[in-house]
Amino acid sequence: MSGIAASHLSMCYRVPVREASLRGALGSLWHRRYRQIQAVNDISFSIESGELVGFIGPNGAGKTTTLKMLSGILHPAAGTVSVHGFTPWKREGAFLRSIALIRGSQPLGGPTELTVLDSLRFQQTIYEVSATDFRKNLADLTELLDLEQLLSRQVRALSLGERMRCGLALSLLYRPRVLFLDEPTLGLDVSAVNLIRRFIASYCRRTGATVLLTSHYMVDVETLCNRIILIDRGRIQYDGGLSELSARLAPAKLLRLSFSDSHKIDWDEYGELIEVGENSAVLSVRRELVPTMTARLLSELAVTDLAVEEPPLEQVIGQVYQEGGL
Ligand SMILES: Nc1ncnc2c1ncn2[C@@H]1O[C@H](COP(=O)(O)OP(=O)(O)OP(=O)(O)O)[C@@H](O)[C@H]1O
Repeated sequence: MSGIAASHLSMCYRVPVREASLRGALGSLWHRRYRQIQAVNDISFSIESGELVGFIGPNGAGKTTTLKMLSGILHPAAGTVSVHGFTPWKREGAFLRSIALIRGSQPLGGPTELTVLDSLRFQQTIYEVSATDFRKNLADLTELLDLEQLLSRQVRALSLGERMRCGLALSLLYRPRVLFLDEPTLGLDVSAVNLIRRFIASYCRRTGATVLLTSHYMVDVETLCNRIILIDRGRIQYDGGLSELSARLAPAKLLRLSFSDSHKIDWDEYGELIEVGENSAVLSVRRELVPTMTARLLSELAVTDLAVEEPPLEQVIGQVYQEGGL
């Protein structure tokens, strides 16, 4: 059974047109004009239960709008969605208890004068988590998210990274089976980012959760997902494996090599030199030439180590965003 199935999903926002002049602004009080913004335009995809999929695209592409429709916050203009058998916008209790929408831009809702533990207890009541499950889940989340020192603190006194960790604990206290993660590492420092990434991977391993993750940090996507859906101007441009995307878009691979002799080497013979150290170098080599060049490098130089790598996803995706479309 498909975990998530979206079919011909569209969403249009109707926004008032603001006139620049004072006269126009006054006139628009009587005759308000509107324009349509087609945020999502006829997209279809399905995600298997337990899959972790990256949902990426440039600013304004339609990612958050899609996540809002999948989590039942927005009613689409057209199309159907099934999330583990539920229609999101009916917002049935069983559906709401099986999903979590976690947004890096708004990591933690609710009253900020409560302590973190009080907020978690509040959440326990709302989501009807039994005392036994509460104790067990809280212990797990405290360990995985390193929350021990934060439980007695007031929510309003937390830093951004701490709010994100507590926000995750709050959203996952009731063990949702589907996670919509919208920029979960937004604005966090390196150690917080690493902790959140490890946590997401571990939560998915333990619970078999289905995840749709948006992030502008390609490392998040590369670390956590095998598949990506790329959306641009409301339309899906690519849906498939990460390596296939690189193969399709990047004409070259990277050869990272270490060698023992440091005599002068004419790198142009082998490919485009990206970086060079005393005993190491990185070359960019056209895909079709990789086998030949690898063989030549191994026979002509005193190579001690050689690895063939895909170019960084960041670079590949940057190229798609810049050039628009695939
Ligand atoms: N509440 C709204 N009212 C009107 N237009 C909106 C609203 N929310 C989003 N939009 C517009 O819909 C389009 C898609 O926005 P959306 O937030 O879904 O993009 P996104 O891919 O999540 O972008 P980002 O990466 O910048 O968060 C944009 O043109 C945006 O300006």
